[in-house]
Amino acid sequence: MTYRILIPKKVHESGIQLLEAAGCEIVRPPDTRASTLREYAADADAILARTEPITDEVIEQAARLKVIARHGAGYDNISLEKASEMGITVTNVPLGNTNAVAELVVTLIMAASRNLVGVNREFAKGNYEIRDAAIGSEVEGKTLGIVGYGHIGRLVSKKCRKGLCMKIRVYDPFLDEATLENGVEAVENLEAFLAECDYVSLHVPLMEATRNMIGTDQFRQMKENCVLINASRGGVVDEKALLEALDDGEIGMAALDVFEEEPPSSDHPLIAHDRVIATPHLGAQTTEAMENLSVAAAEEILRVLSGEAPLNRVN
Ligand SMILES: NC(=O)C1=CN([C@@H]2O[C@H](COP(=O)(O)OP(=O)(O)OC[C@H]3O[C@@H](n4cnc5c(N)ncnc54)[C@H](O)[C@@H]3O)[C@@H](O)[C@H]2O)C=CC1
Ligand SMILES: CC(=O)C(=O)O
Repeated sequence: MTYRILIPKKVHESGIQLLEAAGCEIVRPPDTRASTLREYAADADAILARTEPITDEVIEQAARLKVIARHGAGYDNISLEKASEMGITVTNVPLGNTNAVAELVVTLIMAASRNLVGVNREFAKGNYEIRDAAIGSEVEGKTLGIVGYGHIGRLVSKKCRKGLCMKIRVYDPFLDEATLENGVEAVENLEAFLAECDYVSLHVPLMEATRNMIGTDQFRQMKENCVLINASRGGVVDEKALLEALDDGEIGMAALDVFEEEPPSSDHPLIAHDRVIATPHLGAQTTEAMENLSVAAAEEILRVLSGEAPLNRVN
């Protein structure tokens, strides 16, 4: 039997080759609208999903569907409830892009500390004298607060503590104390945690408890020059409150890799804001991570289709 694998978005060729070598047929829809995915999912055995929403509507008529393999760590774009109800296995790849995201976060921290993007914009317009106004700050000895001390949070902590000599504070109500590295302190109270940090980096999954967890009250608790970094999910931050906090001088800068709606509208006020560094969900966009994710997701599909247990089932 030839299995049909629906792959709505571009993935690294190595995962495709693995599936084709196993005799699977790759099916590529023309777009990722729910109605299109629904039509194509109807006779698919597996979906290899990136960040496109795999909603109830997409899978409810998919009678042959056995597995949805997420090409990445987060799976908030997949209706786990509907998948479970229909006996469909959902998998993720917990470690495939951990380093890629952690390196992006380090890049954003460093870029924010020197306002590199804003200075570059000015210099490109011919404003060499911007250097007189471009007095940055050094990160050594500054406090980085990590919200969510999981795979990515822990690696960001390690790189920033050992490489950049930053002080690290952690806020994670589900923290396993045994995973805390030497020199890293956990703070139980979010308000006290935010008040202490020069940089706050978010690494929590998007779910009901974390939706808009950083909003007006939290911005008021931050230092006025605090830099917020969000490479988790856009919905974790109340974007309207963030815009107000930047405009009212309640925080210093924001570095955002993710947005509540993706892609965001071209006139999204945070993207062109002069105290925001914005990237288009670039966390996993390295050659290494793309290959890891494509292969690992393809392997999970082949495991499930051949009756084996997957390595990382999330439902
Ligand atoms: N920008 C990008 O391209 C990427 C973004 N991500 C996002 O990053 C998220 C985190 O990834 P991982 O570190 O691999 O996940 P993980 O599951 O290893 O860690 C998540 C951590 O968040 C903690 N947590 C849960 N609820 C919390 C709360 N209310 N307050 C504070 N902490 C809480 C958990 O205890 C856990 O330690 C993913 O769920 C995904 O949404 C992941 C990969 C790439
Ligand atoms: C790429 C991404 O956002 C994830 O792995 O969750």
